[in-house]
Parts: sequence; structure tokens; C-alpha cells
Amino acid sequence: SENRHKVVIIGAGISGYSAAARLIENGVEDIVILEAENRTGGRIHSVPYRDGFIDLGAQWVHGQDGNIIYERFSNYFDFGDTGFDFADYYFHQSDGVSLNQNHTTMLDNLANEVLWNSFDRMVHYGGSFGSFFERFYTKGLMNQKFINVPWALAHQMQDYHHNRVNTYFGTTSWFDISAQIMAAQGTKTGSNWLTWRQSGYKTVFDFITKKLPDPSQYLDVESKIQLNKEVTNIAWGDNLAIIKCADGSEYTADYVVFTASHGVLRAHYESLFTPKLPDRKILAIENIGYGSLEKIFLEFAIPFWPTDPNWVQYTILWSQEDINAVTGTDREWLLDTRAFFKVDGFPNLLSAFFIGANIKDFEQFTGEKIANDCMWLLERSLRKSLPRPINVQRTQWITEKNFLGSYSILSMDTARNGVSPFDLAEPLFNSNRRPIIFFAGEATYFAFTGYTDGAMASGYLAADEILRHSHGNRNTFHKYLSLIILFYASLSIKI
Ligand SMILES: Cc1cc2nc3c(=O)[nH]c(=O)nc-3n(C[C@H](O)[C@H](O)[C@H](O)COP(=O)(O)OP(=O)(O)OC[C@H]3O[C@@H](n4cnc5c(N)ncnc54)[C@H](O)[C@@H]3O)c2cc1C
Repeated sequence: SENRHKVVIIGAGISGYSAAARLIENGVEDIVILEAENRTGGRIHSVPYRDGFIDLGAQWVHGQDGNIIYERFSNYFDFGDTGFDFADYYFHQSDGVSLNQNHTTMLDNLANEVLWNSFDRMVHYGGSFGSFFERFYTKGLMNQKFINVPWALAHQMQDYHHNRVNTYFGTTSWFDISAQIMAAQGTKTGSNWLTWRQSGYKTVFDFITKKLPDPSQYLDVESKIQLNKEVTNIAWGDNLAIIKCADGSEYTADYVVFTASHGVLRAHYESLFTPKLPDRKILAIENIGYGSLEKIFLEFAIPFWPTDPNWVQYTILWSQEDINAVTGTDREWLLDTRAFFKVDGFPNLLSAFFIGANIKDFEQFTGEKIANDCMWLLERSLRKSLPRPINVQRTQWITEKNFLGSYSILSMDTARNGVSPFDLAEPLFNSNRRPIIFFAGEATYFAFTGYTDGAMASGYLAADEILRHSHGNRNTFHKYLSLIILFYASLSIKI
């Protein structure tokens, strides 16, 4: 029937897209993608803005060599770079008291060395990112060269890097992040902050479907997508899976690729799967972390920040007096903010990140309150009056029911329970050990958990497994066999 398919993919984010593209490319056309939202892209969410698109979700291609997105598409796309890796950093104190920039630079260098250049040491460390940092940062401070640096400033710098790590991973504390597992992840080299300039991250879908660079190669993933299809249950037996949607529709499939976010899986795994999932998978679902990151964009009629290309952000170190003064007030949420940074391709925008879980009310805040509070902090730190933003954009990832947060994280609980993304990726098999349900998405890919490139690779992996087990593979195999025969036939003709 119309709703009977070889493959049903749940979710039209980057992992669902890449799984579908790989299947179509290999001759498996009988697929449908069920997407709960009324849009595609998932946590890649580029929204129109002025002459281009800004990204409410994924914004940067992190790394060059080792990043499948950069490696595949950089020949055809001229990536921008926000420049965090090679910027000049100037530190402001929250109360506007000027700081010794030699001291802040020395401390910042030490902190970066401990956090980002010590993976060979970190991979043998059983504790958290936080305890690793405290141990080796404190040790570094014992060096003679820090003799004149005030301890209070060293502590402020530690607090800044704690916040920075949390905003990078969407965590509430770096003591929740497993140093060892994070350090054991795949390595990428090159710039960490490449952007899609004004085109937005959504451009990646044009490359995945091969609309770019050559439209004649287009793999028609889009016509397979059905929007507003929230999957509520997947029941699987020996041969088939039956997929039920909230609107009452039902689909049957030989194979299912489940790509909904780790937050969705964690919230609904009990009702989503019949029969219940294996214990080990449940252990992984419950103990792999899931972050909660929110973003804002402030637009100004005229930029008031430096136009020097090496300037990337206002970096704020909170003073203890300000922390005490703001705590308990309706501005307390600002304590989660340490930087307002420029947005590549949009000279009139400043952006900031917040760890949503720390600021439960964030999603109820009006744009006006967010803007007013941010301007209060900027004016206080810079000691000057500044123009008002003319526009505010903000995200609500935590409460959006098809995401329930930002991205997954290999936490101390993950380490303690001995589970990993491999356990999440493990398919569900029938009694003949034929896989029926595959799991893809950023949380399932060990090497680059949390990132778009990990999500993309996971989609390809699931599709390749389906191809290996299905006619699609035989088709591919037959195709190659015919090519080999033709090749030898042409040789013998020449001979
Ligand atoms: C604020 C933020 C900033 C980020 N920044 C970066 C960055 O700079 N660089 C980077 O590499 N990564 C970044 N990420 C992470 C990146 O966006 C994700 O890793 C990646 O997009 C996840 O893709 P996915 O296919 O695994 O999941 P998703 O994109 O979440 O796709 C899953 C799809 O499933 C749908 N779905 C959910 N439940 C159901 C259901 N019941 N039925 C049907 N469909 C359902 C969802 O609507 C969604 O479209 C960021 C994420 C966020 C939130």
C-alpha cells in the first residue's frame, strides 16, 4: 500500500538527510522520511535575516581535516571563519574596572593549554574535565612567571573558562564532563570556527542531496519527506516494523532509521518502542548526557564594537562583588554570560550563548528583557553608554518538544556506567539477527558526538548497513558486477 516502504526514516535533520541521500544514490528509492516539525533541518535551523540567513542551531563547521563536511564540500564552498582561534582577546571586568591585560593573557594562555592542548594527558585521566582543569591550572600557576598575578584574577579566569566549556558543551558544570571520553574522541585539525557566511548552515543539505555543485546530480530526498508527522510508536516483529504517528496514520517498513534527538529519545523511549528496548540501550539512553544551550542575536543600527578583523568579542570576567550583587535579582541569569561575539557575514550583529538549564526562566523572558539586561552588562563592563539593539532573536531549544535541548555529551555518568554512543547506535535485531531498527543522529556517533559532522556520518553508516542487508546492496553489487564485466569486455575487444 501507499504507506508500506522499504525504509522509514524518522527525522529530517542532517542524519536523516544523509541516510536518505546514500540510500537513493544506491538505488533504494522506496523510502519515506517522517518529520514531526513543519520544517526540515532539525537542529540545523537557518532563518532568513536581512540579505541572508542566520543560524539558530548549528553555526560552525568545527575542524577541517577529519571533518567530513569540510572534507567533502570545501572544494565547492568558500567557508568564512569567525576567527576565535587567532583573535586578540581583551578582557573586561563586569564592573568596568580595568584589568592588567598582560596578566589576563598569561592566564588565558595557561587555561587554553590545559583545556585544549593536553588531550594526550587527559585521555589517561579518570576524572572530569573540571577536576583535570583545576589540577593542572593550579599546578601551572605555581610557575615563577605568575608570581605577580593576583589569585583573584586567576580565579576569575578559571570561572570564565568554566563558563566557556559549559557553553561549548551545553553543560551546567564541567565536573559533569568525562575528560577521558572527550579526549578519546576523534581528532580534527584546522580552524574550529568555519561558517557558511550568509548562506546559513542549511546549505549543507544542498551538498548532501548533490543539488550543489551540479544540480543534474540531484538526489531527490525532499520529495520523500512528510512534514508534521510526529512518530509516537514503533512496533517491530520478525519481518516488519509498524510506525504510528500522532495524527493516526500508520506506516510499515522493512527497516527503520530513528534519528530523533537524544533528548526526545530519553523523554519518550518507553512509549516509543514496542517491545521495550534492551536494558543496555536503556542504560546508554539514561547515562549519556544531553545539553541545553540557548543563543541570542542582538542587532544594532550601527556597530559600536571595533572593526579590526582580529577583534572577535567582548570578553567579560565577573567580579565577585558583582556576582554577589546580581545573585537573587532578576538579572541573575546574566551570570551565565561571559562573551558577546561578532557574527561572520553580519556586521551589525552581536551574539551570546546561555546554558539554558541554569536559567530556567530564560524561555519566558521577552526579547526586550533579554536586550535590556545584556545592554546593562555591556555598558557596565565597557563603562560607556551604548545604542539600544533594534532587533533581538532568541532560541527556545529546551522547550521545543521535538528537540528538548541542544546536543549530547559524554558525561561522568556515561563513563561510570561504561556505556557509549556505540550502545545507542546498536540496531534492534529480529530473531534471525536481521537488523530492523537502526539508530542514527549526533548522539550515536562516537568519534564526533554532538556535532553535525558526527550526525552526518551516522546517517551514512545506518544507510550503508541497510544496503549491506538489503536488495539495494545487491543492486549496487549487480551494478558493479555489470561494470566489471563491461570493463573486461571492452579490454577483450581492444585485445
Ligand atoms: C544551539 C545549537 C548550536 C549548535 N552548534 C553547533 C555547531 O556550531 N556546530 C556543530 O557541528 N553542531 C552544532 N550543534 C549540534 C548540531 O546541530 C546537531 O549535532 C545536529 O544538527 C543533529 O542532527 P541530527 O540529525 O542528529 O538531529 P536533528 O537535527 O535533531 O534531527 C532529528 C529530527 O527528528 C525530528 N523528530 C524529533 N522527534 C520526532 C518524532 N517523534 N517523530 C518524527 N520526527 C521527530 C526533529 O524534528 C528533527 O528534525 C548545535 C546545536 C544547537 C541546538
